Amino acid sequence: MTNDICPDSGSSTSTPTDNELQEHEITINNKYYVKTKYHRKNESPMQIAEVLATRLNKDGNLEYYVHFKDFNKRLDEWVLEDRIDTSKEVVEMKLSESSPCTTPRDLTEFDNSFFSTSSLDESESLTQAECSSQSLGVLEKKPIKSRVKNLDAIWFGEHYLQTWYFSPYPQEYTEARVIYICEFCLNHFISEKQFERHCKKCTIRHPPGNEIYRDGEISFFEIDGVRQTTYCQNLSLLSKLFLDHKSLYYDLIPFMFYIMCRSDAYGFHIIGYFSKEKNSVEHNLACILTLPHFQRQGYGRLLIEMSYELAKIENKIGTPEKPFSDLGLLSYQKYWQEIIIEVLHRYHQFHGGEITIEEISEKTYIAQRDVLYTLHTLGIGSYQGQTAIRLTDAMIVMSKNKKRRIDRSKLDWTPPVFTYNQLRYTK
Ligand SMILES: CC(=O)SCCNC(=O)CCNC(=O)[C@H](O)C(C)(C)COP(=O)(O)OP(=O)(O)OC[C@H]1O[C@@H](n2cnc3c(N)ncnc32)[C@H](O)[C@@H]1OP(=O)(O)O
Repeated sequence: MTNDICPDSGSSTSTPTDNELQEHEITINNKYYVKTKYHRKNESPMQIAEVLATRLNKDGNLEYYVHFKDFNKRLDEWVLEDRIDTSKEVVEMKLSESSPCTTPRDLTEFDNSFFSTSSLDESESLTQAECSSQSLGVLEKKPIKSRVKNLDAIWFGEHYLQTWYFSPYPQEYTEARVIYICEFCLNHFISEKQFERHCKKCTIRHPPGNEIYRDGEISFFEIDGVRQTTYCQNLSLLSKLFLDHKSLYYDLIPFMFYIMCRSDAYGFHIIGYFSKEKNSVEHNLACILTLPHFQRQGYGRLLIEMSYELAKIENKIGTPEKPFSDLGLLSYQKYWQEIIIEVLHRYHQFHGGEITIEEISEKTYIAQRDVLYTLHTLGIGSYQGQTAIRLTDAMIVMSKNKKRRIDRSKLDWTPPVFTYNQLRYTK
């Protein structure tokens, strides 16, 4: 296995006793100034954070799991006491008094007020008893606190990936802190030995379901949440490690999954996927994920583009399901901007004159609300008494500068037809 960054897994951690805790003045649910690695340039590294849990690390030192105020939850971390300032009382400013810079970290570039990006409340997560993967498809939401990441990292094939969020893997797996996942069948294993034994036996080399697209090394497979239950359950557990919202992950029946893979001589390696509600009138995508080791390489854009290509074949103008995550919003914003600039530029070249929001929506299959939002982010304004947008050369270059594109001629897909109760599937 290759392992470029494989920090201490913390696998031999334990829960501190009350006596051990009493010696320290830091208490769970209280807020302190804690040193973060993620502060902005002109900001103090000491940021307000809430202590959510404690543990003893393998050296017997007490560690605290902290969530930094206004930071995305994926930046939560285990810290030693020396990063926590207990001498200073935490004073939280009311919103009106606070600095204008109140957006969560990692979402600093854009005004996010148009969409709600708030995560579902922690209470929407599941109890450990409910977490067996067998029961994922039929669970009802029940409240528990699951604000603390239950796995530190996963070995995914040959990649060591640090996790971002809680995912309801069964307790015996999360006790290990680091688990092993087969990148082809997505089954999970507690020990390296079990995993290696599995790899020798596992003959699966691509996701189950039909391959609906192939362009060079990139393929898409279509999978039905009803038919390929185990794979979809495993996919949901895996993706929850990097997705902090949406309860739909526990109910697979109403969804189709579109898995994007990169192929080599060994097989089809999953890059990411999006899910799509079978009978949604409004939504062309439910959830989207690029696995961390493939992020920022244009694959998220490719997934989004594929969701619109499917919508075009269905002849349905649609929108992705909200709320967005911060990264989801950034990715959609970039995609919409590129596509809309492209349309405006072409329209201006060939027709000149005016184009309505409705027309942009019809040409792009992007919902009118999303078109309007994007035009605002691009700086729609009043020019010589008319509502207009000024397309700069930089904007046009940006819209043409795509790393990857879907080649529609290579898409072999007809919209699936479902029976009324969506449990039976005919095509
Ligand atoms: C509807 C929903 O499901 S919302 C939930 C979205 N999913 C998640 O949040 C799960 C975790 N995140 C992810 O899986 C990924 O970050 C995704 C799917 C959102 C994006 O996937 P990626 O493969 O990284 O996207 P891609 O490389 O195509 O980037 C597209 C653009 O989004 C923006 N972007 C994406 N990630 C970032 C980032 N970390 N920081 C800043 N901008 C970013 C950039 O503008 C980028 O274009 P650029 O690289 O040319 O500047």
